[in-house]
Amino acid sequence: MSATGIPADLREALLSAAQTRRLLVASDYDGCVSPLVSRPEDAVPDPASVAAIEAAGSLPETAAAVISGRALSVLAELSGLTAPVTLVGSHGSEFESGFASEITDEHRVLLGRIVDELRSIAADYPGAMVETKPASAVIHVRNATPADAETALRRTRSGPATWPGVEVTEGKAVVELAVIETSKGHALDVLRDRFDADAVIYLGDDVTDEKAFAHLRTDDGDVSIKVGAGETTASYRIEDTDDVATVLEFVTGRRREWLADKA
Ligand SMILES: O=P(O)(O)OC[C@H]1O[C@H](O[C@H]2O[C@H](CO)[C@@H](O)[C@H](O)[C@H]2O)[C@H](O)[C@@H](O)[C@@H]1O
Repeated sequence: MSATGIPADLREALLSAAQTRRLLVASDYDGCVSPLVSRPEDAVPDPASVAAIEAAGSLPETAAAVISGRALSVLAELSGLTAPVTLVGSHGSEFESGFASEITDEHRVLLGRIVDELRSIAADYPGAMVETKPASAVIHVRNATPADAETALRRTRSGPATWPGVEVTEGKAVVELAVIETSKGHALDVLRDRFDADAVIYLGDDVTDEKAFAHLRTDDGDVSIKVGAGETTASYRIEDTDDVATVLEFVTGRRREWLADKA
């Protein structure tokens, strides 16, 4: 999609948001800034999206953020993004200043049990693997056969996912088990307040992004954009990570022009 190919209704919403006093531009990482790939450690960002996010974050009265399910340290390393762009990891619970809620010894013990159990499940299915994070663990089945993937996820859902204190997040060829509550919606609220944003634009492709969409005030100028297929409460939909770059470039460009005209 070229800039001129952005659907008229989305274009209008983006133009309006780009012309607000203080704007927050935020996006999910995997499936939005970075195309989905087989191995999580290979998820490199689209350079056009990175450039647009960095440019947005450098404009006056404009903030930019990436809110990801990744551990914050991994998100920083993979994306290469630094200040003025704000990074939030662990599905909205891990800020640069620390976790939104305390991780106790009890949480750590539970996380250890989860990791052991997920590794034991993954070991039975070639291609399945476990990703560990500070407050959660993820079983990945993208590289398992479809039958193995289904069985591994079923065992996860009926096993450790049911343990007391475990928070379950479904994702793309993954199930994630956390020991604290996570919410990208909460993260957006924090960033909106911190920056005193008048409008927020958020792009996301996964189930976890629905919590972010739910916190947007779309009747009041916020813009929620679902990337790719799947049920969503977002107001607009685009197809893929190329479209994400197009939207980010469009918003940044129009905002830059508007700020220059206003000066
Ligand atoms: O919130 P996000 O930034 O979208 O992170 C969600 C999860 O992304 C990663 O997994 C997904 O991307 C992988 C790489 O493309 C892919 O192999 C996997 O199947 C996807 O589910 C990441 O590994 C998870 O930790 C994130 O929670």
